[in-house]
Amino acid sequence: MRVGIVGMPNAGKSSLFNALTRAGAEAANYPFTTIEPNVAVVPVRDERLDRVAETVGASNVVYDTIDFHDIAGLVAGAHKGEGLGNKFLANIRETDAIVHVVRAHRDPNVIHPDGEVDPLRDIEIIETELVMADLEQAERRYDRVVRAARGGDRGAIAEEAWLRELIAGLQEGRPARTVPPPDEAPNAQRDLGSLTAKPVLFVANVDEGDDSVPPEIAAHAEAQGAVAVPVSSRLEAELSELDDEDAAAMRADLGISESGLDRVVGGAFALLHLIAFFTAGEDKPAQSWHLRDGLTAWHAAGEIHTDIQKGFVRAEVIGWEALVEAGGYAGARDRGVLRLEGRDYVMADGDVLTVKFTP
Ligand SMILES: Nc1ncnc2c1ncn2[C@@H]1O[C@H](COP(=O)(O)OP(=O)(O)OP(=O)(O)O)[C@@H](O)[C@H]1O
Ligand SMILES: [Mg+2]
Repeated sequence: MRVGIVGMPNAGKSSLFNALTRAGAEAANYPFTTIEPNVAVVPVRDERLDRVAETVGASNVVYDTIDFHDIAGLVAGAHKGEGLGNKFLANIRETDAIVHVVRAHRDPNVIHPDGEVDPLRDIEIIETELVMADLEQAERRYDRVVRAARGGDRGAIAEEAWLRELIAGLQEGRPARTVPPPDEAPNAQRDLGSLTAKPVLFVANVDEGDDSVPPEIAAHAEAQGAVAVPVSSRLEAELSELDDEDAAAMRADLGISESGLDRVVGGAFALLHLIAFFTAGEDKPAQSWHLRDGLTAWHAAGEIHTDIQKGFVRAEVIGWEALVEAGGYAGARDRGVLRLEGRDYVMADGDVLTVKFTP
């Protein structure tokens, strides 16, 4: 899963990114060799996996990760190439979701590109840039699709009509997510890489010790069906340099309930309606994976490896708790709680999966 961090210049994106990077780097058992400088790979910790790993005698624990992409500040006109606009906008086209960092802190030592702190104006500038970038992209695509539609291609005809509706919506400033693609061209939105179709998590970058989202940001997020979380980017960057105990003590002193990073990771995660499943065996790595809610054992196999999906024969499935209670696979088999499922089995959150496949 990939998440792009966007926001105004100086909004606090890189501070947040640095905190996330260190959180990732701390999980030392990760075999990452080269990571691009602007990509933070952050493990999604899950205690259920720890319990499963212990139960089956796994060799180690490997959490699934989220990639956060730090993107330089967007300024008005970015879609026309102001600043380094186009390049950064292209970067976020590839992501699954967007974290929008909004300056809400009032530290006078930090320069605001527009002179004064005004979260709603800032949000609007960024949202306008994203909408304009989508509009240009949609218009370019439209010219191509029109030609295909003239040739009588049914998908292209449906896409052309959709693009016209989309373009009209974008021209009125409405995000692409409000114009869902037609059944005949279900991938049109994804193919277009619409920035404003991606789910958004607002991060209110608040003053140190502040633990709430300013009401105007909360209201804006709510009106979009989005979520907003309060984080002090600078504080998180500082805390990430301390060890866990010191960081917890400092949080307690400041009256901050939860790690801001957990809020961001958890919040980004919740955007995509994913469920977790696990694979684990004796002397093998225990791993967590994620899958869109409602997908099947066959899709889950594909997350693990395309070869495993191709050769799918059947799956052995058990809820993580049942496996822990039974003391392992042998116990689970004895109790009859290890189920055999076919490829159409709909995965449940917390399932432990073993795919039987022909290589
Ligand atoms: N909550 C905060 N309170 C006070 N200062 C902050 C806070 N968050 C970030 N800062 C400070 O604001 C400045 C800009 O932060 P940062 O570099 O993270 O912004 P940015 O969004 O990455 O900027 P750019 O768009 O230029 O890359 C830094 O000096 C940072 O320490
Ligand atoms: Mg930066």
